[in-house]
Amino acid sequence: MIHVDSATVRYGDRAALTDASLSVASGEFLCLVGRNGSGKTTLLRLLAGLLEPTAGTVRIGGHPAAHRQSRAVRGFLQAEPPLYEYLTVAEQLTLVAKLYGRAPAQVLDRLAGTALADRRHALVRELSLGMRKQLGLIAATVHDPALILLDEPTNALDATAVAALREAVERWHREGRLIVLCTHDLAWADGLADRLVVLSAGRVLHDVALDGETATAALRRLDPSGALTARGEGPTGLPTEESVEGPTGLPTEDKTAEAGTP
Ligand SMILES: Nc1ncnc2c1ncn2[C@@H]1O[C@H](COP(=O)(O)OP(=O)(O)OP(=O)(O)O)[C@@H](O)[C@H]1O
Repeated sequence: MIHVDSATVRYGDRAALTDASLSVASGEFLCLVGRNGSGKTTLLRLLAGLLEPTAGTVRIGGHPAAHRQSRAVRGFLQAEPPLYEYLTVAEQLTLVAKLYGRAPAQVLDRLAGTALADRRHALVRELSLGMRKQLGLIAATVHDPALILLDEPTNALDATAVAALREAVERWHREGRLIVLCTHDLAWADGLADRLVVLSAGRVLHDVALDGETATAALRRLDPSGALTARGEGPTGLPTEESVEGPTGLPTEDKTAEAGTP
């Protein structure tokens, strides 16, 4: 369903993604990991059709990623969901439901059990980040897409919301939807993911089928020092790929890619 062929994205003279190739079939659950700035969101934005590659191609179900038909089969939960600040929760979901030809009442039913259950009439601008994420997720999946892209979905969610999200993701996986999850919280996807892709400085460094191994175990095997994901670092002062100098285990070519050298 996903075919990324030698995709490169440049911002000015900086390469955010370099010559990335990836094919993912319907029903697969792929975890995308890498340090801050390694290109995960850039890759997701390419898959979401929000960004055109500087070189190479990105196709979803045989169509260019920005094509209408690609949009119809895809849902994208962004790290900070774009929402209309001055609409209420109910108005926001009604609008999205109508855009996708769904019955608003059925979409509003999805608020049950979330932190938004009794906040239907609150303005989006009055919601907490965790609430916005939950609203963003409902909005992104209103049309029950066959491809679901999740950028740091657990970030800012409380334990109840994380458990509910895990249940939803398990159900989507059982239903055969293709899921691409970008996360710094890999253990959360253990037992679900069947493929792991590690990005380093904009390059696909590892792309492995998990074959029953957990994503966490595979990552420890591929990257025992934790250098590729900065595992073991505290939540503050997490180094980015740009800020890292010296013997971190990053291959030399990654550093040149980060500097914008092909
Ligand atoms: N709009 C932009 N303009 C210029 N540079 C950008 C832009 N967006 C991303 N970049 C750069 O592209 C590189 C990859 O960024 P990206 O957001 O894809 O990384 P990431 O792996 O998602 O990071 P994080 O884990 O921090 O979310 C970084 O060097 C970043 O500074």
